Amino acid sequence: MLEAKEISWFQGQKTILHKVNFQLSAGECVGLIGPNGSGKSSLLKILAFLEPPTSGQLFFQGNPMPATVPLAIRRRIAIVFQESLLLNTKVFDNVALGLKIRGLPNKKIREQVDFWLEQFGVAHLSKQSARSLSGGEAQRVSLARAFAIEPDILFLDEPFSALDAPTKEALRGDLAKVFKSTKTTTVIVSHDFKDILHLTKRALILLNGKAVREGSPAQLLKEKHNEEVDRFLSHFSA
Ligand SMILES: Nc1ncnc2c1ncn2[C@@H]1O[C@H](COP(=O)(O)OP(=O)(O)OP(=O)(O)O)[C@@H](O)[C@H]1O
Repeated sequence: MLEAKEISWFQGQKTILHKVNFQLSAGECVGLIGPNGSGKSSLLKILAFLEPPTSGQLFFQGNPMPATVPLAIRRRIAIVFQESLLLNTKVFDNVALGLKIRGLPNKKIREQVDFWLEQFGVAHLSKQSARSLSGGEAQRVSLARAFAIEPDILFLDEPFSALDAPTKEALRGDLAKVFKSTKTTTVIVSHDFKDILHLTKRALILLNGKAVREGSPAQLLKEKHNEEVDRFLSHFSA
């Protein structure tokens, strides 16, 4: 579905990503983990076509991508950030917007929006102003909005990190159920290894802009790596 070959990204004098390789197959959920500043969000932005890499090549469904990825391809991707970035309209309209832009008929839009709000347990908030939502509710609406467009790839950048522990656990559980039923191809960035253990079968560890290890989350926790990786992983347990 998506492949990155030898991706590097420089900003000024700084090397933010260095020759990172990455593959994502259809139906997979892959985690990007690593300490603060290791390059997780930068890699996600490049994989999601928000930033062109300085060097290296991205392939989407086997096709090499130009520096400016065509809108038709970018529209097949959905992104959810740490902050929910909802518009100051009703919850329903927030979720409907992406479908309107894509030209879906009104009946289909209503069905999709209702379905996805229901999946994330926020159907009762449909007519409420998005601005009045709690952090947890807003993030549920953001996820409903992302899934509603049935993206080819979903990118989640620290989707739970603004939430308190119980809110986060409930949402992570609901998201795991949705993944199970939809098999949505996903890349998730989190600094919390528990998220990665719960939601993914494969993860990539980034350190100083380099992809240093890859494997099943449980295996990554068990194995010995180099000193820096071991220090990072020592904060978590299976
Ligand atoms: N547009 C930019 N210009 C200059 N430096 C940048 C830019 N974007 C990111 N960086 C730098 O690149 C490094 C990696 O940042 P990035 O946000 O990708 O890391 P991260 O692993 O997601 O960190 P965190 O867990 O703290 O969010 C940091 O040192 C950051 O300051």
